[in-house]
Amino acid sequence: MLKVQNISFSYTKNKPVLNDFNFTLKKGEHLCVMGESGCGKSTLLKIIYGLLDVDKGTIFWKENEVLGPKEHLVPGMDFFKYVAQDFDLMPYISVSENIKKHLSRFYPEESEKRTQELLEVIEMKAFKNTKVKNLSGGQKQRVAIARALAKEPELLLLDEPFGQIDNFKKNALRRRLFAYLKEKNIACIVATHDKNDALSFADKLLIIRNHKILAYNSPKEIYNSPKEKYVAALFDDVNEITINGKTHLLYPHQIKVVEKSKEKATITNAYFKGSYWLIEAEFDNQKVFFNRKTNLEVKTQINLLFDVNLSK
Ligand SMILES: Nc1ncnc2c1ncn2[C@@H]1O[C@H](COP(=O)(O)OP(=O)(O)OP(=O)(O)O)[C@@H](O)[C@H]1O
Repeated sequence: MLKVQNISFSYTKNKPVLNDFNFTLKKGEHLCVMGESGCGKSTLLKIIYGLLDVDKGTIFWKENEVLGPKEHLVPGMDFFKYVAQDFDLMPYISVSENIKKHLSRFYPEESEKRTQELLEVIEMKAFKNTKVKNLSGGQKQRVAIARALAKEPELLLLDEPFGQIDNFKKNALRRRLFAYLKEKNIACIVATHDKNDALSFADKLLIIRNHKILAYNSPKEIYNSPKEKYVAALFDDVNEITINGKTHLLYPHQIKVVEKSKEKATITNAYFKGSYWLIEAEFDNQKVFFNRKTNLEVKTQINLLFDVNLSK
């Protein structure tokens, strides 16, 4: 459905931001774009929406070519919706009115029903008559998502969609929103720093590094076989450690404290994480991080077991 072919883009000459990007997205499919700050996630979303002119390459949605502002006077494609980081809502009208602005005036009943449905998705029923200027940043973000969904788009582009929303609300909203998109078969591309957006909800992940696509695969495949530390570090406090002359990438849950082993380590720090502790230790002049149910005192000597079978 979406076909991104050989896309290259730069804001200034000879300084590429995206170099030769190729990928596809099917109807209803959900893609997460990840990578370090400044790698070009937002830029990619803007290009797909048609806000920027590419240097090279083409983008098609079905048989329609996505054109940039040079060739398309009103920027943005009709069948896409884009929620930017600086969502521009109308501050002096209510939450409901902001959503309704994007629905047909000719079918008031249908429009009211749809507004109610979307207020439920974003858990903002209680604020339906509140003026947007009186909302918090996170609440505005949720209204911006509902507004983008008002006229069911075929593809929704979300830039850090839950960045301003607290954890409690975020988890519930995520489950509700992504289930809603699947139910309506709306394709979605999310630019995010948050592994929780990616691991549980994306069909595919696309990881950008040094202006290129470094990985493009299912979340499970990318998480379990990260090509390099950069990729694994997007998900957890990954360890890159040399054991018997061989370097391994290991997530903290792949290192265990055991009664006996040849791998001796000394505890150097411990961080309370709620349901577990993240323990820092020194092993063979290297820093290692692992998870443990209970705390360990600094300077304690321990024996470690590295579950290298799980890593490459
Ligand atoms: N309008 C612009 N003009 C020139 N350079 C820009 C412009 N917008 C972004 N850039 C640069 O392009 C690169 C990619 O920026 P982009 O905002 O796409 O990154 P990002 O991955 O979304 O970052 P973040 O995760 O911090 O939001 C950065 O180096 C940024 O400084």
